[in-house]
Amino acid sequence: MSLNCASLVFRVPCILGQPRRANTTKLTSTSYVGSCLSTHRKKSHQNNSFHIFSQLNFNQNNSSSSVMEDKRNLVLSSMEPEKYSKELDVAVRVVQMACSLCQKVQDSLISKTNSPVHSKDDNSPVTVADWSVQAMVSWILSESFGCRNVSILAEEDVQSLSTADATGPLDAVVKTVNDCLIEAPHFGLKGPQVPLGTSDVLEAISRCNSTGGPTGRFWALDPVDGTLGFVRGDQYAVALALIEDGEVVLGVLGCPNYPMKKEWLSYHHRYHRIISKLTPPSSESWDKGCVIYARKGSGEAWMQPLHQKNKLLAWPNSKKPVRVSSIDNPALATFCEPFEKSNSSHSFTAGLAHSVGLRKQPLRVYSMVKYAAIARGDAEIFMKFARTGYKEKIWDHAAGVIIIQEAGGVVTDAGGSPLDFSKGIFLEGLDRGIIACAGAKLHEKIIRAVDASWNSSSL
Ligand SMILES: Nc1ncnc2c1ncn2[C@@H]1O[C@H](COP(=O)(O)O)[C@@H](OP(=O)(O)O)[C@H]1O
Repeated sequence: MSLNCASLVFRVPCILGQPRRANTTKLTSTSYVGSCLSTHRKKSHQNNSFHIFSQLNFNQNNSSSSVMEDKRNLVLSSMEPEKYSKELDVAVRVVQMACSLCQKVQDSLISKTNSPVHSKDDNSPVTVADWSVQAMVSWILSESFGCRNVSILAEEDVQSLSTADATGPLDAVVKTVNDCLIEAPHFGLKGPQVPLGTSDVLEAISRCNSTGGPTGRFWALDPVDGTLGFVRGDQYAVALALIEDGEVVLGVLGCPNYPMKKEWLSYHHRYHRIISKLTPPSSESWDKGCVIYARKGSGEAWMQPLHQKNKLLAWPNSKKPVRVSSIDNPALATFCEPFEKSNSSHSFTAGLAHSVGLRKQPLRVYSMVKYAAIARGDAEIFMKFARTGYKEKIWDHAAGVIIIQEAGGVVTDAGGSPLDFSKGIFLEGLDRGIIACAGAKLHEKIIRAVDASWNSSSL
């Protein structure tokens, strides 16, 4: 997996407070979102301005009931201004947009109409969706908060885009980004007045060149986590987290293929597609996909269904609370782990499962959907033991960790220490592996089992 800082051609400074562009003129046609926001701020409380903004800008073709619903949200949400509320609002909306973008690209991948899969320098797959989500999220965050205030650390770089082997990925990315941004008003966000050009898109991607660290504020983005699952038509996630002074303060996870019936999690998503075509639709069997989010210290995590086409995103009142499972008996617990054994040792976790008394078959799922499964109470344990030498990236964990913690669960490394998001791109100092559990009792058992088995097992 290549890092995001490789590109020099389009790289611009991205540290908070520093000028981010040598030439800002390109943005003038699209940068009115920030000025719109500040106009509203003058008239109203800062934390309310975004809701008002999104209401005013929504496409008038939508049903009046949706509009009423959003007005109600506006009143409700305006009563309780909370820290990071605007950041959370934008983050949830933009992850919803990203999910919609990914669904379209995944559909075209599966039907093989478009969107070939490319390889990065490390041979890991990358698609139009990875670059497009990164460009789109970068553009929306920059427009919503002001370019100078936004620092993003994300997985993709423009170098891999410009050197991708197949012809035309850049054109496809520009088109995909613009097709998505046109829909922004449906999500309560403002899109550009004129379509983004190639250089705007490349700049949006390359702007995500933060290197993180212990001070200041930055967003960590994995545009498509579990790209292998994505290209195989299976589970994947869009993960966005806000990190401040080394602590994750917000996490948003979009899981477009998350089945509403948890039993479906153990099937390849392809089966779900086939069955969905064969059986008559019912809200129970057909609904899938969700966005889960949490704010640090709230003691709550929330889930909302995926945004439906041509409706105004009703947020936050379409949300439901999620909570970890109360199961603490290992015999009844479900543990999940990466699908690919090259990403985590299945034999080591099988030994641990046996010694702890886990009886169920492991749930092998791609991506941070595993974190979502714990937060939703659909599984109790997540274990990942990567091969020695592999360095975990913070964008692969930040959003999931805070969501599980706020939903009542525990996440540490395999030595029982908290994950450290303050050391840059990597989870430095990670002790052996990652353990997430619904409760402290299960967590303690696993940590003890890791300790006991470590010397006698070889990964
Ligand atoms: N050899 C390796 N060991 C552990 N994790 C790896 C890995 N190679 C890639 N990964 C990470 O594992 C993620 C997929 O998670 P999972 O294995 O749980 O599905 C990948 O995310 P991307 O697909 O975003 O690159 C990547 O970050």
